[in-house]
Amino acid sequence: MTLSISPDDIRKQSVITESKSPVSEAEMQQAVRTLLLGMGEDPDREGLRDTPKRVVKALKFLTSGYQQSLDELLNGAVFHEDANEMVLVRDIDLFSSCEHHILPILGRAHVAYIPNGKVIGLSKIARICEMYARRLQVQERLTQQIADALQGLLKPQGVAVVVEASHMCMVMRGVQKPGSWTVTSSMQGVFADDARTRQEFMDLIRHSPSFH
Ligand SMILES: Nc1nc2c(ncn2[C@@H]2O[C@H](COP(=O)(O)OP(=O)(O)OP(=O)(O)O)[C@@H](O)[C@H]2O)c(=O)[nH]1
Ligand SMILES: [Zn+2]
Repeated sequence: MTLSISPDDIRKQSVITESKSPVSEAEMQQAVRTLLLGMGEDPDREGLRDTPKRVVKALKFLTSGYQQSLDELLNGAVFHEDANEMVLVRDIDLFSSCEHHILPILGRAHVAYIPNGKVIGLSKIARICEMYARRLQVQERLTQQIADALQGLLKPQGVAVVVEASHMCMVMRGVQKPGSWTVTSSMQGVFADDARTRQEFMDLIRHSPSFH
């Protein structure tokens, strides 16, 4: 499916998801203290005394993507260029948090596009992945948001995103399947319409680079 999203739409979307928390840091720490009590722990023992503060700091970092916007992270790094061959950034490490259990989703993203007059700074592709990963997510939405962002920013001939990830909520608890991992993809433009282009992308994300 080809989505047509303007940079303005993307900016609006980012502003909507940028939330100013109505809860104070102290209230968040108090909630962690309550969780510790609920676990049967003594939040006043030496080892746990600073834990509420640390947990809140860690959670704020892991969800810091809510405070970011595409505009800010791009820093203007979209350039006019006549390139029209596939650009692929592979093996982008992802650390996200599942919205059902707030447990880690650990994986990798592979992101490709075929330019149509504009290219984006390569590091910005990884930064876009990070911004969406540092929010509470389901893997499908994370994958789609990365693809939609590139589509909206560059209006390329096509975008392909594959995310491969393991969900700690399926590994450490619940169904407890440590070897399982989930693959999600979003194919837009030529990657959706042309099987050969899609195949080239799939081959490129599978081959072993010669410098490894
Ligand atoms: N589609 C999708 N599901 C997810 C993702 N992360 C976690 N889940 C699933 O969300 C579902 C939540 O199901 P519930 O039955 O409400 O929760 P639960 O009792 O903790 O489920 P179990 O994990 O089966 O023990 C589970 O099947 C999880 O595996 C994700 O990124 N995408
Ligand atoms: Zn989960």
